[in-house]
Amino acid sequence: MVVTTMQLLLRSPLKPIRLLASRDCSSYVSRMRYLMRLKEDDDACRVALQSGTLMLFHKLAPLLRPTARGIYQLHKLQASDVKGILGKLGENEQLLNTSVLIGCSDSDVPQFSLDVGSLEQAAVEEMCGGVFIDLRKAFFLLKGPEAPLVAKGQALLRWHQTHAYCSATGQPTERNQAGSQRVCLQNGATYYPQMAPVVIVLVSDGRRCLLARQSTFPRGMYSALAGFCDMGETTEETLRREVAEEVGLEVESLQYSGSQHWPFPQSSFMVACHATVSPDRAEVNLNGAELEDARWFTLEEIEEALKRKTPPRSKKGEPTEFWVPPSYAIANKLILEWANHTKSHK
Ligand SMILES: NC(=O)c1ccc[n+]([C@@H]2O[C@H](COP(=O)([O-])OP(=O)(O)OC[C@H]3O[C@@H](n4cnc5c(N)ncnc54)[C@H](O)[C@@H]3O)[C@@H](O)[C@H]2O)c1
Ligand SMILES: [Mg+2]
Repeated sequence: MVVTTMQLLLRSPLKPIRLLASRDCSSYVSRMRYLMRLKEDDDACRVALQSGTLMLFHKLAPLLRPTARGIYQLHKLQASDVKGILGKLGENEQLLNTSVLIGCSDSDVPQFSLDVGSLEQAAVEEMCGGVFIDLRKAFFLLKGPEAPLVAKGQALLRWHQTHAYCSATGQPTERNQAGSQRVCLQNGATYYPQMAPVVIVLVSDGRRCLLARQSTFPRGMYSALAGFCDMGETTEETLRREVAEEVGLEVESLQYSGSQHWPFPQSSFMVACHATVSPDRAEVNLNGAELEDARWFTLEEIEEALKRKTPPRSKKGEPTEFWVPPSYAIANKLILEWANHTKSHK
């Protein structure tokens, strides 16, 4: 059947998305109100910084701590520890005030991140017993809520490092203590951290799913199709256009799955969906300018790839086994959902 009009169906539009309720709802509300106050009140935020925990970054690489062979955790420090390090390395204590507020733990401890890129990396690592690791690699090492925390911490630090000047006047901007905004010293314009909306979609023909790779991806890694929203587009329009542009297919239905903040290239807001194409109109017509390859994968191939928790190693010259993004990436969630759904309908 030729689809002449937009026939994108959002299935089960009224199906509720369950949120993980905190054990005590009122503590969640009070935490959120507390964070709100810290964003508005510089003095309160400076006080919170003294009793909070700090994640350190060095030139945007997070500090992790090896806990056992191959297992890493985010290294969290106290303000007093950081002051000690700054003092020993001859850095002004004021560097601490360039920390940005990231959140608040379940036990009501405010969390900050700080980039110590002006200090010698090896010296900080030695003093902390940790190691600064590239963020993409860190995503393979961190488990649970630590990956989104470190992503948020890095993204906010990056935003400050690249928004020191007003784009209208060219004059310096000044941040508030929490780091939730910057204001132009000349015209008073307020800037807030931004994310670029991206739609990510796992296309299926009912039996197989479509994954693609860009030439810049690590060898052997395939992911779901993704693309930035154009100005004025809806999620459905971006999804339909990106699939058409990148692989020459027309999707027939879509279903929302979830969303995530992704710190690359400069903070994206990923909206993740499943979509279907008709099995008799599933021939890929690759846009070689954007993608190196796009292929249909069977359930068996996907199940094998999902078992690999770290990128497979291959000898030089040998083809690398097919693998998928780490569990924190929403592409992984889409692939896992598709595999579970397809298996249960076999
Ligand atoms: N979290 C995940 O699971 C996951 C998986 C796949 C891709 N992604 C992310 O999705 C993002 C978009 O995917 P893509 O690269 O295929 O997009 P894309 O297909 O839209 O192609 C990228 C190109 O779009 C243009 N572009 C338009 N608006 C842009 C903007 N705001 N920022 C940067 N470039 C812009 C640029 O020319 C760029 O080269 C990437 O940043 C990637 O890291 C995340
Ligand atoms: Mg793309």
